[in-house]
Amino acid sequence: MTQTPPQIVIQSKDLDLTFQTNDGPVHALKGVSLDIHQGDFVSFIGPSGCGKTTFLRAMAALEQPTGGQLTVNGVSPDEARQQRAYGYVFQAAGLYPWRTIAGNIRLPLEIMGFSKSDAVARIEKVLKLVDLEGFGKKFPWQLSGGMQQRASIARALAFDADILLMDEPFGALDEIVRDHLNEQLLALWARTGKTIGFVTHSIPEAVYLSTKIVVMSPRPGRITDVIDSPLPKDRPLDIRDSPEFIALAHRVREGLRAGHDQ
Ligand SMILES: Nc1ncnc2c1ncn2[C@@H]1O[C@H](COP(=O)(O)OP(=O)(O)OP(=O)(O)O)[C@@H](O)[C@H]1O
Repeated sequence: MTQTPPQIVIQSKDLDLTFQTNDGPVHALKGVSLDIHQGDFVSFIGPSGCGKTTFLRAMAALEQPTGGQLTVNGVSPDEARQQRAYGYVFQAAGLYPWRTIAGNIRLPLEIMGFSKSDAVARIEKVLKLVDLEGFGKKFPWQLSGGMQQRASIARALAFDADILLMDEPFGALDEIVRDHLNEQLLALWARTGKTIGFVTHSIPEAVYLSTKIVVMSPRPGRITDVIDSPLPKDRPLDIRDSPEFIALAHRVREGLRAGHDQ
């Protein structure tokens, strides 16, 4: 029996994005081509300024490419946003301090016009998904940093988009909390089958989480390596001690080094 390959959900072809600044043009992305398939967990890794955030923001229609093509579910990022194709998780949790956790998660649902009863059911469901059951009535300041970041993931999950775009969501957290959230995110991904785009500076995080690791390099921002992970989908944290994991981390490090030397 032949298996149909998973559908391409994000396709970038020869993408350019140049910012015009007072100091001249900044080539944040140059000739970036990449296919992301349904159910992929794709990490973007590279030194500061290599265009990771810009690429993710272009997918979410928050930046306008200056050349090439970018489609999400076969349509423009703008149309995909209108179709609620993706949820976006920012670097900082970005919760409104005057709203409860449930109130924060409700906000996009209110904007999108979900009924009150539907919103209540969705809030309960996503709080459970990120392990924050019973915390809906708390305010952000009553939660730890890791819990706040989970609440912001819950907010991005609330309207059940198939794609989750996450810009360095765990960068500000200590390593133990980060490990725990990495494990939870993998479990959530396995449970929901979502397609995830994930920006990180951490090699172990990229290798632990991803089915595909995209190594980028700056000036101009471009892709220097795309690594399809041979690791199984089921990954306990101690997989990080395995020879396969270490070899993969080594390849990513070499890719980053090569980008630096150019
Ligand atoms: N709005 C903007 N106007 C001008 N230049 C910008 C703008 N946004 C980003 N840039 C520039 O584009 C380049 C890519 O930035 P980007 O934030 O995408 O990199 P990054 O890889 O995500 O970096 P970091 O890891 O530090 O977040 C950088 O040189 C940055 O200074």
